[in-house]
Amino acid sequence: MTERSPHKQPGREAGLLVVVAVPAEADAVLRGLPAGAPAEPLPGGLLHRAVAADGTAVDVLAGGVGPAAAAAATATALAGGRYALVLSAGIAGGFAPRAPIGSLVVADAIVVADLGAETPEGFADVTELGFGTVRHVPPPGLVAAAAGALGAAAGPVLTVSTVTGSAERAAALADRHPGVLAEAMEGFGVAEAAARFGVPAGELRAVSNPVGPRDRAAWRIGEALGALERAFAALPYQRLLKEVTHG
Ligand SMILES: O=C(O)c1cccc(C(=O)CC[C@H]2O[C@@H](n3cnc4c(=O)[nH]cnc43)[C@H](O)[C@@H]2O)c1
Repeated sequence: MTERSPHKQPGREAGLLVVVAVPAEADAVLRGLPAGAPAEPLPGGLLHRAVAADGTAVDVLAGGVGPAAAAAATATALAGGRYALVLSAGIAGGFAPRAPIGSLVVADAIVVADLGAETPEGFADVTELGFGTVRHVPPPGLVAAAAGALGAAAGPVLTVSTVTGSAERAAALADRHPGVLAEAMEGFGVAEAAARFGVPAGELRAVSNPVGPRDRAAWRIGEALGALERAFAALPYQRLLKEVTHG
């Protein structure tokens, strides 16, 4: 991090980086924040700079769909910016009955669900296979503060590379991940990149659809984006930063 960094503004503390997948999610997050500035292009996507009501600098990056795009985008932002915290955010599929459409979920574990191998005994994740990790655990104080302020459920959120499209797959994921609340496609990528920079990471999702048999017409993306906007208007930003900087 140097003064030559292409997207660092002198004198501006960028406390929080929010990584979403698509521009519609970035717009929803930014609608929840009172002040913004023009977006800057980064190699990882468009970086929007905003300020929360309590003065916290919040940068919002639309980094693309899927864990690889999310990891790459997050790394480009973290390489040049000063962030105390990274949040993966956006819409998600919710596991019934714990995460209904329109509800908010905060990850107490960010778990990649399909990184591993099929074996005669069933799926084995990469940790069981002896390399890598499949789980990042956000700071508990961060999870409690965010979930408490938003009235959100807290629990595991899965990252998948393929949207679940059957009751069988939904049941298999729920069996393998007790208490799972939601699945989305970016959280683990964001958390992997953040871990490499030593920056704490969390995940906040608004549920747009149930996890289960494919029914694209049943997705309530507008409702979820509305919930996302309200969440980013209500988050206690200074408290979140305090949780990750002072414990
Ligand atoms: O309908 C499809 O064929 C399809 C294939 C790939 C991606 C999509 C998306 O619209 C996902 C975009 C975005 O939304 C998140 N998301 C929302 N619901 C789910 C879900 O049930 N499972 C996984 N991801 C979901 C995800 O994080 C993506 O960024 C549609």
